[in-house]
Amino acid sequence: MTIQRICCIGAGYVGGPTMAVIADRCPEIEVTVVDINQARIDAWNDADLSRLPVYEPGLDAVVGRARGRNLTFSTAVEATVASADMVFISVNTPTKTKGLGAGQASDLRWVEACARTVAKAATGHTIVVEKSTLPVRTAAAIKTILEAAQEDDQQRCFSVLSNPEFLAEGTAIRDLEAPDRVLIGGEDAASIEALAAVYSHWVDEAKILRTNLWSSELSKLTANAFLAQRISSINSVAALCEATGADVREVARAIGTDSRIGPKFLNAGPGFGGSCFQKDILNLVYLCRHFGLPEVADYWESVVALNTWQQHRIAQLVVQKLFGTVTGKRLAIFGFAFKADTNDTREAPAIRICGDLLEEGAQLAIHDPKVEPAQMARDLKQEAAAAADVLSGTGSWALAESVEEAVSGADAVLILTEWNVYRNLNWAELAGRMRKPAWLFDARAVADPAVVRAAGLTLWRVGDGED
Ligand SMILES: NC(=O)c1ccc[n+]([C@@H]2O[C@H](COP(=O)([O-])OP(=O)(O)OC[C@H]3O[C@@H](n4cnc5c(N)ncnc54)[C@H](O)[C@@H]3O)[C@@H](O)[C@H]2O)c1
Ligand SMILES: O=c1ccn([C@@H]2O[C@H](COP(=O)(O)OP(=O)(O)O[C@H]3O[C@H](CO)[C@@H](O)[C@H](O)[C@H]3O)[C@@H](O)[C@H]2O)c(=O)[nH]1
Repeated sequence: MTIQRICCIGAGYVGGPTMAVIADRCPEIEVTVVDINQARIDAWNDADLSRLPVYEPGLDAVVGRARGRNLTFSTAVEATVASADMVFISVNTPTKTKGLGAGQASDLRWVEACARTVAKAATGHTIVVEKSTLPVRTAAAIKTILEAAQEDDQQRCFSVLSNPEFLAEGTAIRDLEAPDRVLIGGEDAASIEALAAVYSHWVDEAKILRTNLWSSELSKLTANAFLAQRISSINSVAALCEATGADVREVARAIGTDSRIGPKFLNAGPGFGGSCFQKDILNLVYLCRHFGLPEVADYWESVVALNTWQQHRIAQLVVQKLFGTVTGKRLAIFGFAFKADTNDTREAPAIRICGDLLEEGAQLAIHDPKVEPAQMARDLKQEAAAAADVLSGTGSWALAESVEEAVSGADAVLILTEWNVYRNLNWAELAGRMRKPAWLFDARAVADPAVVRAAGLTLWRVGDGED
């Protein structure tokens, strides 16, 4: 079974980059990414590659090579499904906001809609691939929908695979081009091999893991739970370091050199953000309770609780250090994205921390190299004010076009995203623009402490505390 036409439903952060890399590496396969969001498809088709809807280093080059050759972006969902021999489902699976399991379970309405679209439009033999992150046993529901369609029309048949995506935003292209592993779960060996053959164009055979459906689905939730657990663990240690005079980076170095622990994912910070970690752990928590394992659910839920606490803790300590009040004080926020090298703000720590500071009456000048002010306004649930109004004390928050503009008249700077541009700033020059006494709250530990101190700023670093 050789795959000639791939359709991917969902042109988001996963569908777009993943399909661009498949098309780039497999020039003989026609890859079409479809979405119901016309504006998003238009942006993927923009002649100006700097205006793609997803910002990822290297993505523009990959799209530039494949688009118009064997990579197409379209809103013709049913027609593309009809001609495809493999359909990836890569739609959003956010946490449910109401109804059964609200606040924890994944909302599967978009996945079910895709299954029904495939059931209606597919022709011949179609391999359906779960690319979205899904609760374990979702494939059973997809299969039930597809089997009902098969009964209506015996000319068609389906098989379902699970192929979770492990890319991280900001490094998506690197992760896709050189993955640690590709995981394929399924019941039909021929379908598994058909998908493995696609990846084997550029991924070593030893890195293509085959397994059963349920293990594959559950591995994705578990991988994210383990990664997030490390961050909550190191952030809990960071708080203890601040209380005791230890330095979390020294502790991380000491424990990370134990090969059983390893050095990665031990950076203390303002808590994890992003669209995946919290959503996927809460989904795991929901599943554990559903399967009668409340102790297991409580264990994983504490990872999220610690993360929420860390975010509130950082806002609170800014208030405490600034003499217990930030009302009417100007604060410069450096970084709004949930991590560097992405324009994504979903669950960004900045949202909760800025929200708390605004609640306390602070005035924020927010700088980020990639996040649009309209996105910040949606996240903060407040329209932006003019920079001049924030300076004069009549506006709550404004976008700052530069770090210099952000710090002007500010009492403190709070670094929330580890953008490279914040690493080697001229702190002496910036301090000169601030109101004295002035603070730097470095929640990412990116600034050089010696330079910051020499500039006359009082420094607080996550996991190290105040000088
Ligand atoms: N963002 C990540 O880094 C990442 C990494 C690994 C896995 N995942 C998982 O991948 C999935 C997709 O995540 P994302 O970040 O790409 O989401 P996203 O919101 O960026 O994109 C999803 C897209 O699907 C489209 N869509 C929804 N229903 C549709 C339908 N019925 N027909 C056609 N299009 C439809 C939406 O319009 C949207 O453009 C989620 O399950 C997520 O958990 C995400
Ligand atoms: O040592 C660390 C590492 C990360 N983070 C934070 O953790 C969050 C998530 O970062 P990262 O995992 O790099 O980005 P994501 O794009 O959320 O990727 C995660 O979520 C994806 C979606 O499921 C998975 O595919 C990836 O494997 C998994 O790393 C960000 O806020 C980071 O700042 C830390 O605070 N300290």
